[in-house]
Order: sequence, then C-alpha cells, then structure tokens
Amino acid sequence: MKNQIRGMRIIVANTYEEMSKKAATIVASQVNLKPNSILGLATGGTPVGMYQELVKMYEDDEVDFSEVKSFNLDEYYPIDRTNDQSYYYYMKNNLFNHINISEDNINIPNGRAEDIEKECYEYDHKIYNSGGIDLQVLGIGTNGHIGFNEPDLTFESGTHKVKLDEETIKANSRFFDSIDEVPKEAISMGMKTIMQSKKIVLLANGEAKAKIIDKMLFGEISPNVPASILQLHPHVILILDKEAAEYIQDKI
Ligand SMILES: N[C@@H]1[C@@H](O)[C@H](O)[C@@H](COP(=O)(O)O)O[C@@H]1O
Repeated sequence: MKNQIRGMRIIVANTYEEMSKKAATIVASQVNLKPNSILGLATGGTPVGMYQELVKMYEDDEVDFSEVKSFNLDEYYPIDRTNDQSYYYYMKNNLFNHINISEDNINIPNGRAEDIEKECYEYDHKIYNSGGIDLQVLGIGTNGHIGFNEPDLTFESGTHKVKLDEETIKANSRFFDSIDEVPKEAISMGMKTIMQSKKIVLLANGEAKAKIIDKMLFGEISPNVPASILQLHPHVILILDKEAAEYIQDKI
C-alpha cells in the first residue's frame, strides 16, 4: 500500500526486512544520483536492518560512499566514543567499518565535548557549510522524539544539549546493562536543521510505534509531539511495517 498525505509519502511494508530494504534502496539511490551527498544518519534499533542492507549493496558494488559526508543526529552526553553504547561506536559497528566512507567525512556530536555551546555551534556550521543535508534518515521515539528532540513547549532549532525524558531513558535501557547506566543527557541536532534537509526518510516498525505514528500524521502540529512538524515538510517518505501502521491503515 502506498499513499500521500501533504508532503509525506507513506509506504507500508509487510515486514521489517522489506522496510529496511526499501529504506536502503532510497539511501543508495540518493548516493548514486549524487555521489557527494550529505547524509543525515540515525541510530536506535530501527535502522540496523537498513544499514545491513547498505553494507550488502556496497559489497555487491551497487553503491560507493567515497565522496559521501555524513552527519549523525545525536549522541549521548556524557559518553566516550569507545563505550559500546555510544552512537559513534554504533555507527562504526553497523555501517562505517564496512563501507568506504572516509573517516574525515564522518560527523557525530562529541559526547565528551567540554565546551558544549562551541560543539553545538560548530556542528551546525559544519552542516551549513557543507551545503545542508540532502537526505536525512529518522527513527521516532514512542513519545514522538526525532533525534533526541524531546517533547517540549517549543521547538529547539539548532544543535543543543537535551535532558532525556524518563520514557526515553527507559526505552533505551534495553541496550544497556542497567537503567542507571543510560546517560541522562544528549547532544541533538535541532528541528530547524532536520526540517531544512532536502528529503527525509522516517522509519518505524512494531506495534509500540503505532500510536505515535497516528499522532504524528493526524494530530496537531505541536512541540509536544516533535515529529508532528514533519507534516510541514515537502518531501518526507515514511516507511512503516504493518504493525506500526495499524492505526493509520484506514486513514490513508
Ligand atoms: N535518539 C534515538 C532516535 O534517533 C531514535 O530514532 C529513537 C527510536 O529508537 P528505536 O529505533 O530503538 O526505537 O530513539 C533513540 O533514542
């Protein structure tokens, strides 16, 4: 099933594997059409399958990342790069170590930055100076966060330090040995940068995401559901599996 709501094209895949393949094909096509693409990349459990597909495509000579630049959405704070729960480690492990992207072209907020303001300012400038993000990959938190932009009273525009929600800490504790080990803060790209991306692909799978997908698409646009602002973006591809699409099936 395929459908369109405002600037959002919705694709419902039958399985997680199908969702991951479709997303990987979109990313690879972007790179093939523009070899020096600027990619915005996401972490979390959702895009792991997409990264596996991209690695396969690279190994099969279907895509070349040698000129690609990447900017990740976020990083925990504080965290060392060597910590296997850092997003730096995640990206190396799931993607960068297996493809031919140049180390110099990888950008992830520094989870040990001493001067946070400087780190955030420089991150935004680097994105801006590179020409902006061509394709941004997003996941979504059960509370509607994108990157680590948590529900709030206002939309935060630039890269900034965030205090993580209890819900997020709980959800992400599944990756850590205990909930106490989950960092309480993070550095996240802001909503303005995400919204300025030329194209966005948002992935969601599983029934835990069904409610928030419905709210994001059909609810009020509000910083209380950060992803709802995507209703205003002209070029979003939403790829869901059947479970995540449960509440919107009849509306699209
Ligand atoms: N900061 C990340 C987000 O970028 C991610 O999209 C979201 C969903 O994670 P998951 O894909 O594991 O459900 O939460 C994490 O905390």
